[in-house]
Amino acid sequence: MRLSRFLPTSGKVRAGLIIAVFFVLLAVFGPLLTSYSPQASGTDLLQPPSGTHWLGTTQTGQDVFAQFVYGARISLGVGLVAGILSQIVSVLVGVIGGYFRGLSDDLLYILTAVFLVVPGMPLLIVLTGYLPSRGMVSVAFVIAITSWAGSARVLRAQTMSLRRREFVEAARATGESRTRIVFSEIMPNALPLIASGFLFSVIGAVLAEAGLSFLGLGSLTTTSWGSMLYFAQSAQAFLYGAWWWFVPPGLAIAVLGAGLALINFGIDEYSNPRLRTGRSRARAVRSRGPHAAALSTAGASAAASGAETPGVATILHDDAPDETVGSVPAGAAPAPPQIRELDVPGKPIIEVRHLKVDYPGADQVVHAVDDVSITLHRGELLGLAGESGSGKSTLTNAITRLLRNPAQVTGGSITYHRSARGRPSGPTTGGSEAEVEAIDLLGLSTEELRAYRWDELAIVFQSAMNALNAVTSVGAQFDDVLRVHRPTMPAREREALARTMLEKVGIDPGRVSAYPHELSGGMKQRVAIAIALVLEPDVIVMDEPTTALDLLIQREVLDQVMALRDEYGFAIIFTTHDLSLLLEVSDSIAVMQRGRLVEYGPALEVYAEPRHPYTRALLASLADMGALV
Ligand SMILES: Nc1ncnc2c1ncn2[C@@H]1O[C@H](COP(=O)(O)OP(=O)(O)OP(=O)(O)O)[C@@H](O)[C@H]1O
Repeated sequence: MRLSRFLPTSGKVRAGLIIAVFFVLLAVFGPLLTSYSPQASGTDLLQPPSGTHWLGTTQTGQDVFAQFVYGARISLGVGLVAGILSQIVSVLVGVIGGYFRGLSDDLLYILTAVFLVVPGMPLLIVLTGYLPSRGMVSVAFVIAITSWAGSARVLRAQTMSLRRREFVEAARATGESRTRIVFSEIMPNALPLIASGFLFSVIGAVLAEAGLSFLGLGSLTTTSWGSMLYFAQSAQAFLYGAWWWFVPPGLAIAVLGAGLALINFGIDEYSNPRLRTGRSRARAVRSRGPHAAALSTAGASAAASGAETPGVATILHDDAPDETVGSVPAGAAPAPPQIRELDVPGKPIIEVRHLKVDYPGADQVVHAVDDVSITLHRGELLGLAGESGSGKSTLTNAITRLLRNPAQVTGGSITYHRSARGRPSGPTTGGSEAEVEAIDLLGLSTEELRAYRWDELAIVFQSAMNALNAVTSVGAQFDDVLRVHRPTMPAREREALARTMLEKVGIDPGRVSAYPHELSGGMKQRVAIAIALVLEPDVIVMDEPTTALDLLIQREVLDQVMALRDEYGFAIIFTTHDLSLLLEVSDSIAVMQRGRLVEYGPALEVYAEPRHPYTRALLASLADMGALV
């Protein structure tokens, strides 16, 4: 296993780690580099840096370098101890309160709120004033007491969200004890927050110690960066031009703070693996087509700044047969794609030509969409079928321009044929619309995209449960769309439109004020469809819109969609694993396997005479299950 896999890919994180390690080494080994004691006075008063005194001397002849390296021990030590103590309190208060709730949470929350509203520095000054001794441990202790609340509040919120997740429910159902759930289910998921809170506590503690010492409230018999600044200030080092006295500790505090903040990027990288692909993205952007750069500004900037050595990429989705499907015998050459002529009445509205979309990873490139060409006509329902991972979502995300990093469009085009407004009355009349312009979808700017989405092309996501905002009413969610796309529409008209659309999808218009949790799964999906239809788009992309629903509700929702299509004449790209459902509702079918289009043509023909072994295997498996009659 290569060590490089564990190293952060981001330059910022590496810089942060270098800074932090440098200061830790300085604190541990720095005192070995000097023979001077930090407190010992000498005869060379206020001397600038020289071979004898590397960082010069103070007004009383003390060696500044010795003070600096011994001070690093104290400042970092206080930061570390205060950071650990503060995080322990945060975790106890945040996780216990957030998980166990009830009275303990109420009390802990009040305590947190009190500490949050009391200004930190004045509280620190007051508490330090009452300390019996100003030793560094007691200073660290006081800093910890005043700095835990912010992190505890964030942890409490995260714990409250985690405790309702399925994996925690599952652990509860299997009989795991509450303590075990907290330590083995909640804590690992909250770890990035705890680590990031710890780093910020350390930065805060180093700054607080410097602040206290600078005000003369720290331990003035111990040398720290803060006490160096205090003595430099009281001896008017600035006026004497003795920069060597105050610049090193001041700069060290600033650089250390920046370094720890940079490491926080690494924590983000760890907790969100999608951020780990910066290097390969840059590589891909450099070596691939023009759209790659256009679609990934993050990738582009990484490419501009990165000078990484391109590695050898393993190419997935090669011509090896898919043994998991069982449709092609191992070792056999893959069957050629089976593309049939389509006889659909409407004019083309979306033309995808030789589209290629890759996901560059650290060691390999996944060709998620590989040379795919399909045409969606006005009023047509195109069914997109294929096993999980075959590239359906990547293809529809490319069409809706919702691809996320690290996806890269590396070839091909997507053209949208915009029409004059004024909708045809049904799918068969789609050809009557005059085309206004052909738009290169991959070249749309962010502003143009905003207008294109929803006005021209709307999306119904897989899970309405997640697609609807849980904290706003149904009416407000219609409003979100209408405010952006119809800014001059008065509020009363917006509400009337929302009611009309709800009625069209079979929901009582009175539910316009309902919240998502007050609706059933089927109703939520209908609301999502109604919101997609509100601007009367030409195309609706439905990504497994009925998967989460039971069979009866699936059927009702689909019937509704078909009736609305007859009324509005929009075209649909419908993605699902359920081939039998697709065959029933689609005009045309596109079957994908491992990123490639393997069969494409009119639904009835594909059903009656599947030509590709993969399609035959899919249909045969359906027949085995009795899904096809
Ligand atoms: N963010 C990503 N990073 C790397 N690879 C990805 C990413 N998203 C998808 N892939 C890969 O791209 C390929 C196609 O995935 P995609 O989600 O498009 O398939 P799908 O047919 O829509 O699957 P499903 O039906 O399960 O949603 C898969 O091999 C998947 O592992």
